[in-house]
Amino acid sequence: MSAFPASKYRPFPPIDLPDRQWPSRTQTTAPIWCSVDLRDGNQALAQPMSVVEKLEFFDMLVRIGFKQIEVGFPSASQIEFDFCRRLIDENRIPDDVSIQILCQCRADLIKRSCEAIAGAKNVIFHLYNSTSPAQRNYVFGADRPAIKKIATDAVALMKAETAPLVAAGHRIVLEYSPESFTSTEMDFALEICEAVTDVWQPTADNKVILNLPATVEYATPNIHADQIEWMCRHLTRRDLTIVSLHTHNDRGTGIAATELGLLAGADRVEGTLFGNGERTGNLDIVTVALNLQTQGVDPKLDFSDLNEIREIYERTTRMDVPPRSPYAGDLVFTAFSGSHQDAIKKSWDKQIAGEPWDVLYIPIDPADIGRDYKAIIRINSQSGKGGVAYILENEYGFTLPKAMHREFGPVVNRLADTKGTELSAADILEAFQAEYLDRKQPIEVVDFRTTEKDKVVTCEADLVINGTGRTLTGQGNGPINAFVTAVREAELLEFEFLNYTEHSLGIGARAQAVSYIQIQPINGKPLYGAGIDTSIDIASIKAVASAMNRALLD
Ligand SMILES: CC(=O)SCCNC(=O)CCNC(=O)[C@H](O)C(C)(C)COP(=O)(O)OP(=O)(O)OC[C@H]1O[C@@H](n2cnc3c(N)ncnc32)[C@H](O)[C@@H]1OP(=O)(O)O
Ligand SMILES: CC(C)C(=O)C(=O)O
Repeated sequence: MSAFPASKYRPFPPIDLPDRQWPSRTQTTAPIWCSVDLRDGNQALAQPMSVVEKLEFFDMLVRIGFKQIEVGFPSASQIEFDFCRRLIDENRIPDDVSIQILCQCRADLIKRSCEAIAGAKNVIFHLYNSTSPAQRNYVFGADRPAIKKIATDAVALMKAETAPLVAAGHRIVLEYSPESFTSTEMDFALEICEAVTDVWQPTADNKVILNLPATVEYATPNIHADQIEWMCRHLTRRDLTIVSLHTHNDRGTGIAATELGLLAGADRVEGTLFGNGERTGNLDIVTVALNLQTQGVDPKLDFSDLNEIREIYERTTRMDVPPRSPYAGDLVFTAFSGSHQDAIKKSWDKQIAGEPWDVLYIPIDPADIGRDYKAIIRINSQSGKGGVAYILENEYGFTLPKAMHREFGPVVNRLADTKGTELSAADILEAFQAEYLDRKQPIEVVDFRTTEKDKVVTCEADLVINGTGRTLTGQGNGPINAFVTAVREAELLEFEFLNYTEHSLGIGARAQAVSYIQIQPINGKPLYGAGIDTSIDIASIKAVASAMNRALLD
């Protein structure tokens, strides 16, 4: 029996919605996004952002494409007030962007908020009060009618106080949040939202935003979806209402809850970049938006330079993006394990420009979000030959023949086991050089010359064998064949010649050739050698010598 006292907790009651529709729906458009980084995210920071940091963050949110940005709680502190004023007074808010401010349903705070927003063209005035039974009981000591009155009085006051702004041509939108909505009885959540809407009197041109927060996430995402669908079906002025989601992540399913809430009928999503926010955080908008993109839906937010966004976020919030955070984490485009590396390399090689993305294990093209291909495969003791070949090819231009992957992969595995750490690309190159290119014992090629007569090639190879200089001669139908004859006749090693490939390394006058040669020593297993030279012939001769050296010494 578990020592964990499960009986201390209650299961979350299901919602009575047997004909729920959301499970069979598909998301085909982006929601309206609202960033709450500068308010909900900021209020969760040990060191809230300074005005200068908030300004930089705001500008970044605008660049990303947010059209609704909650800029703070201006009645809460001077710094919040000043920030709001600077945005307005310094004309920093683009015409197509609405700033949103949060305010409790309290008269003094509403009046102070009106001072903060004066002069702004487009404002979402966000009022909230908490509605769940526990909040009513513990925090407010008030019954349902009293809680409803707090909300309706506040909306009436806000309407009256902002009337002069509206008359002056400014647009004021009401957002109302029954805070702790998901812990509130559905009938009461509906009642208070209807009452607020009655006071506000939305129009087709100025809809009311009803934000239905999962202030604390207590239930599974399907229950959240049921709650949202229930509300969407019961609101009498659904056509004049923008239903908004605001999930937190206490159970680690805030993203799933939002995605299902959208299927359930919501129009709008509040969240933060990388999920910063109270406790386990707000909804991570980066993830939801890029999840949409990977389904072929334009998210209408631009995360094409996610590295820069992450840099500004980390610097201004003093928070970290964990290495496995979706899309942005350091390790999410990296594979260490062999079979993954193998599949990534094979599927990447088959990718055709302009065709749908189909690379295994990588659901989004890293280039689409400004991330680097080169970090995709990293090597440790879990890695396989495919990953090693990928590094040699992508970092250094060596396209090893397939059968050579099987030979060199284990060499790198042994090295990784011995070192016990991740291997860098340079470590792998060094191992490749030591295993193949730099082998000079017992045979070192010093020079190689050929002449040709009647299609017969005669070679002279100046070698150093076990420290002693020798010149071997041989004949064949080509330089390699002539050299193989020469070394066979010198009885250095008995072997069959199996395979030969070569390609150029680099471009232009300084290009070199690399040659890979596979031999089969009599009484031994097939093995490769490799050689590099500006002359393709000498590269091949070096490759034969490299293979022989491996056979003679291993
Ligand atoms: C889920 C969320 O994220 S909600 C947003 C939370 N964010 C913040 O609170 C950050 C900014 N807030 C603050 O700086 C402060 O709370 C202030 C300045 C707004 C108000 O400060 P204070 O009045 O000193 O304190 P506090 O917020 O604790 O007020 C609590 C009182 O307000 C009442 N209250 C709390 N929320 C609300 C609300 N939304 N509407 C009306 N009254 C409310 C409480 O019942 C309590 O009343 P009581 O004094 O009669 O018991
Ligand atoms: C004010 C509301 C929307 C809130 O932040 C929450 O419920 O988490």
